Amino acid sequence: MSRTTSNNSWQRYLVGGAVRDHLLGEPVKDRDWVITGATPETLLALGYRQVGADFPVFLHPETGEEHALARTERKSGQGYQGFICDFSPAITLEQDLQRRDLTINAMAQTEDGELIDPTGGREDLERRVLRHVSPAFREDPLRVIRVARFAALLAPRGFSIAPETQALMRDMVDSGEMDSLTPERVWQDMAKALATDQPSVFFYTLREVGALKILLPELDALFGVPQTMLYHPEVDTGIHAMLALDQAASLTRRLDVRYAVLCHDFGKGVTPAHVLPGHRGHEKRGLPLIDAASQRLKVSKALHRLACLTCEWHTHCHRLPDQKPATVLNMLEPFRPWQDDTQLRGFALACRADARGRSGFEQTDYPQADWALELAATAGAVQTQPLLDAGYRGPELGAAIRRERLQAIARTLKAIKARSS
Ligand SMILES: Nc1ncnc2c1ncn2[C@@H]1O[C@H](COP(=O)(O)OP(=O)(O)OP(=O)(O)O)[C@@H](O)[C@H]1O
Repeated sequence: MSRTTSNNSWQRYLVGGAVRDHLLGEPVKDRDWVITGATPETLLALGYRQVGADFPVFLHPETGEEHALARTERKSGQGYQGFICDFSPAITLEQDLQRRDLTINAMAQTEDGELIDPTGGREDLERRVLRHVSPAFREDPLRVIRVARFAALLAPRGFSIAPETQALMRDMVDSGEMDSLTPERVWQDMAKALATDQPSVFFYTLREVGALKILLPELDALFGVPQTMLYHPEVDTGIHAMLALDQAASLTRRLDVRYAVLCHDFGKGVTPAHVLPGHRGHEKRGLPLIDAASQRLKVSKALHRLACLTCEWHTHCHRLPDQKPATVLNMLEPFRPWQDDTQLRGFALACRADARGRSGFEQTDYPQADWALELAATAGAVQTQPLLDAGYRGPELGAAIRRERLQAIARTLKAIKARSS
């Protein structure tokens, strides 16, 4: 079968994730193409639009799909910086495929469906193996994170990392390569990993190769830290964090909730010895650690905020309805305006994931989530107008509203207790 797909002088091939996902029987999200035998001028003359300065990537004039000129890469410096790329029309498809990370990502397909697989990607797909393409793998430290991400993505299908790839990843970490990664690149892949069905595999993989203590030391510090057996039969705080994260993944696709669950127990990594294994005060101790991690990874303000609120208030939510009305109001205040309960629902989901992320509690009922919403609705129903009509103004008005809300919360807590006894 001919490999010529576009015209006599240049050819285009479907590459990477689209070929992999098609062979896996998965829906194909984006289609990326590689073009051989062309110059930027050829493509611009055909109406393609160039994007990106570093690598010549072009958007197809009709489909908008990304087309990249075939390229080779040679590394000339430390970390991700210092790549010298060659885009000459003489670069072959096979040369382009050789610079890719994993064999399962280094396959191409002609437009008439012929598979081009010089590195054995199809066989590795069948064997469920994530294997690096060549020793050049070590030139880009991001590949350590990418492999961990693919390990998480494909774990439900039984994929695992080839021992030689894992050894190479460990070697890259030991040589200090991870330090040169920019936060944007780390977070981009971490967010994609958090979106998988089993995100714990990503973090366990990073831990196994020594990268977790560099990328997310706040999480790494939880492993080996004991907690109370009565509430946590799994005992190890790091294992609990991973169980809770996978529970979050089974409850919701919301990235903010998954990130909040990932961070909710960071404070347990710095519990003073005399408080172990109870971790009293971990809720407050976790906040500066979440600040540090979120700033380092440059996560959005919205994600950071829900993570902090979950860290600070999750144990109070667990203890509902046995809480003082003032504590409940303090917990609910940051989630105002209560008319929009998106944030509060996110918090409630995170708390549910935390409660279920314990050995033997995976199916546990968590009525506290509904109670938190019910309590916010009652507090939010307090009307200001009658208080204004009664003559309250200024600080007195604020105090009167608070009093009414506390009374409403007290009544609701009583009703919840009566219902659930
Ligand atoms: N850092 C890298 N090192 C080597 N090859 C890479 C790297 N990043 C991307 N690639 C190659 O480019 C292709 C497209 O990358 P991309 O990040 O879009 O992932 P993908 O395989 O399409 O998966 P996804 O479905 O998650 O987007 C990959 O399949 C791989 O062949």
